[in-house]
Amino acid sequence: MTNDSALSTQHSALLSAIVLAGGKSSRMGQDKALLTVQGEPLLQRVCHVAAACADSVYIVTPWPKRYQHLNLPRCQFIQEAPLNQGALVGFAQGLAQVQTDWVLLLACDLPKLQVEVLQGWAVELDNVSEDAIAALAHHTKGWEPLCGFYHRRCLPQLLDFINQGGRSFQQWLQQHSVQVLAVPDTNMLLNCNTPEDWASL
Ligand SMILES: Nc1nc2c(ncn2[C@@H]2O[C@H](COP(=O)(O)OP(=O)(O)OP(=O)(O)O)[C@@H](O)[C@H]2O)c(=O)[nH]1
Ligand SMILES: [Mg+2]
Repeated sequence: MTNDSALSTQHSALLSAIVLAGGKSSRMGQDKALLTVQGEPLLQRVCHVAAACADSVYIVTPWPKRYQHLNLPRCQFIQEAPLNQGALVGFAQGLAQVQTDWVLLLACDLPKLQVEVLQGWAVELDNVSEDAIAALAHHTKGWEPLCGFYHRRCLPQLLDFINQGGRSFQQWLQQHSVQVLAVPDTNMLLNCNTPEDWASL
């Protein structure tokens, strides 16, 4: 699934990626980032997809040492503090480091990502209207916040929302304009949250 030739695509220089590897993994009962899928730890798998789509990849995690042994070319860790503030706060800490206009945000528990779909979405970013802060897939329950794109201009609003106690992506996104991305294969968004999800792979 690694595709280094994609590095030469015209959009790679304009895109960063953030991979979130924190949280409690309470439903799984063990750190999801290190679960192996087809012999490869999930975090490594997701980071290879991220690196095939973006020029720089930031892994936001409270425990970088835990992942030091993984093969993570062109990825850099952002040590998160304080612990366990949730995905929205982890994202904000990563976004503060991003230098590109757009960033691809990925959870580490997405075993079925498709590089071609993400690259196709990245091409569409040129056409997103200037008032939109993000481009995301949508489903019946709301946005799919952890597999999509955010514009760097959302950082001040995001920090305001967090400083007022907000921790929910859905609530934050409701307050802003977001471009809808079409999902050709919803399987791609499969979240590996439970031992049953993992076994089904
Ligand atoms: N860096 C960082 N990532 C987080 C944090 N909380 C959740 N995540 C990441 O966000 C993504 C989605 O997490 P969830 O599956 O909703 O939750 P979880 O806490 O990992 O697991 P559960 O305890 O089972 O809900 C995963 O990639 C997690 O690693 C956090 O506080 N910091
Ligand atoms: Mg999940």
